[in-house]
Amino acid sequence: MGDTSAADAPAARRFGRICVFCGSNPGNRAVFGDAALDLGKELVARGIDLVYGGGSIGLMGLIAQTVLDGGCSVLGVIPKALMPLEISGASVGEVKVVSDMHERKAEMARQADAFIALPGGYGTMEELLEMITWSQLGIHDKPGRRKVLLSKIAEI
Ligand SMILES: C/C(=C\CNc1ncnc2c1ncn2[C@@H]1O[C@H](COP(=O)(O)O)[C@@H](O)[C@H]1O)CO
Repeated sequence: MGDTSAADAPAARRFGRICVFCGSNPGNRAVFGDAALDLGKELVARGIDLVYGGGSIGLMGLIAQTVLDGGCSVLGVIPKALMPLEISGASVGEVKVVSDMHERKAEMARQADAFIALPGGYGTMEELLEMITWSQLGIHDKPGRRKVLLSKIAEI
């Protein structure tokens, strides 16, 4: 994955916007931040926009800033009550404020064509598992269920 910009993206895209779940902390190993940076650059290289939890901190902030800096659009979805906890300083990209955690996940799922989870804590695991179970129940048919790498997710 090299340095690329949205201008290099192919015209036909299978996924217009991907939802990324990841930690609200940076984690205790550089590899977690590296993964967020790499994924952000890969989305940009493919011209794929991002929907995420709306925070400016931790891995969430890192991937959002990378995608925005690369020229793709970033939509953050965050409950009002979490804004003081997860947005430090300026927000990244467009922020949609919702009323609660359930509405946040529903809106993220509505806006996304597929889901990816990066390393994270309990919140990331909860979000990922909910999307997997929604897929199992047929609430959505978006990719993510069979291509999810769970290893290392609980390490930070
Ligand atoms: C549905 C409710 C609580 C269940 N817990 C969570 N549900 C959804 N999202 C959550 C929950 N707890 C934290 N989060 C968010 O995950 C993101 C990453 O968190 P991590 O712990 O650093 O991995 C972060 O944006 C959290 O807000 C309430 O009724």
